[in-house]
Amino acid sequence: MTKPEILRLDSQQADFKEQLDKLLAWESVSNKEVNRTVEDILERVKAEGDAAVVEFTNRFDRLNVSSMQELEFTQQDLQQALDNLPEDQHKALTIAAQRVRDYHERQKGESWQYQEADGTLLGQKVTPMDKAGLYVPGGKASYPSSVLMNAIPAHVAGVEELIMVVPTPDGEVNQLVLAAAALAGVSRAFAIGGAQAVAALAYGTETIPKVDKIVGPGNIFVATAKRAVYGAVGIDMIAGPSEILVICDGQTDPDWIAMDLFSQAEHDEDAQPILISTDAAFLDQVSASIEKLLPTMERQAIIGRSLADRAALIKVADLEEAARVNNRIAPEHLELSVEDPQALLPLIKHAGAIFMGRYTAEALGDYCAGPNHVLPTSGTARFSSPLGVYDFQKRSSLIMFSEAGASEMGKVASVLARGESLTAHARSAEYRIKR
Ligand SMILES: NC(=O)c1ccc[n+]([C@@H]2O[C@H](COP(=O)([O-])OP(=O)(O)OC[C@H]3O[C@@H](n4cnc5c(N)ncnc54)[C@H](O)[C@@H]3O)[C@@H](O)[C@H]2O)c1
Ligand SMILES: N[C@H](CO)Cc1c[nH]c[nH+]1
Ligand SMILES: [Zn+2]
Repeated sequence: MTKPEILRLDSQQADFKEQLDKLLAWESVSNKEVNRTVEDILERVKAEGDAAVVEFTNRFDRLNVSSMQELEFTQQDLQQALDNLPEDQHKALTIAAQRVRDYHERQKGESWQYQEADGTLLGQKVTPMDKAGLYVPGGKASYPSSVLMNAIPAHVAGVEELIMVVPTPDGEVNQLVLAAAALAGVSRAFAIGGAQAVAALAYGTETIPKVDKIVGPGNIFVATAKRAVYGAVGIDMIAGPSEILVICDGQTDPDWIAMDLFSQAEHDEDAQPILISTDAAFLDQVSASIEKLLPTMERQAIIGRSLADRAALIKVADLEEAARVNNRIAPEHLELSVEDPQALLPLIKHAGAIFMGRYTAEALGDYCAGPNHVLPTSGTARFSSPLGVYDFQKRSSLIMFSEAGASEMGKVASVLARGESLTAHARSAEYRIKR
């Protein structure tokens, strides 16, 4: 392919803010057509159930099945895949799963209670959701790692039923995905994807159970569908096309940085790789590395499109300004490829995951560092967090008044209730005031 023209920006240029806003706009990937397609799929699945899921799966994943039953994997399929895995893959999967479990065990929220002097008890009870829907992407690549990242925190939280969906375009089933599902204790797994899978989990069909919450990453159709079904079902976040922002002081090998940018660009034409540096000559060096390395990449067509349409190389005055630009972007992944990442860290406010130091390739976080790789995209790291055990747990408040406490607080509630003209509230509280 021809060399991609990558957008070059300088924070000193007059229209820098406008150019940056344009680069980051969600609309640039989720256009009206995507929204219309997704709306249509959601409506059809809601109304027609299995039949619509089968029809869309045949159309978008190029299958030829006649019933939902043909699209369900059995527990035997999953276990067999795990049993037959080549030794190196079995070992890598097990190490990754253990590290992800160790990290997530630390996130477990616990119930608590405390008692006031008059015997009144207050607290919080933590309970897992009953059923979680796990979206595992599978359109342009296979994601066994996403099976672990979705299922392990759900398991740690204590969710009983894990319903996994994963598309199998052209009927190609990835054995590592099935093996990961067995290892992580998935309850049921279906070979469906896209907006139709999200709709099936959100509304339920004859075969697919309606879940309490849908989690997991996906392309723009998946992310748009999750956003649209929110309310009928819970969702974790918008975890759409991958993003990487690298802040570099110009001292890292430019080939390393080029490959780090490629690592996220190769997910999707819609993926967004951005490099910020204080050194204009370094941006040129990375540009040269990109030109040199791109022809060697298996997925150069996808990487090339992502670089041409969604990437930028940005020159800033200093690292403080780099941090400010990062906070405006709020990327999914941030690499601090600088001499002293700890010194820069206090200035970083928004990023899904922060990879610190020249040796910390973002790719390690994708597989086996331990923290979750399901992360907020499109600037939603301003208010969303990585997928975690907390996504599968919810909290109920506990309130148990003693006789004395009910009397004291009854007086307070009575005044406030009468201030709101809610007489039944006031009288309900007043009955319990000691005379
Ligand atoms: N943010 C995160 O945490 C994170 C993690 C891993 C992957 N990702 C992202 O997940 C995405 C995976 O994408 P993918 O495509 O490989 O798999 P996917 O499973 O997300 O999407 C494939 C499905 O999209 C649907 N689809 C494709 N083209 C369509 C069309 N024209 N109309 C209607 N539906 C259509 C099909 O149903 C297909 O089954 C990538 O964007 C990747 O960057 C994000
Ligand atoms: N980088 C992806 C999250 O955006 C996760 C992933 C899985 N496999 C490879 N990468
Ligand atoms: Zn990745």
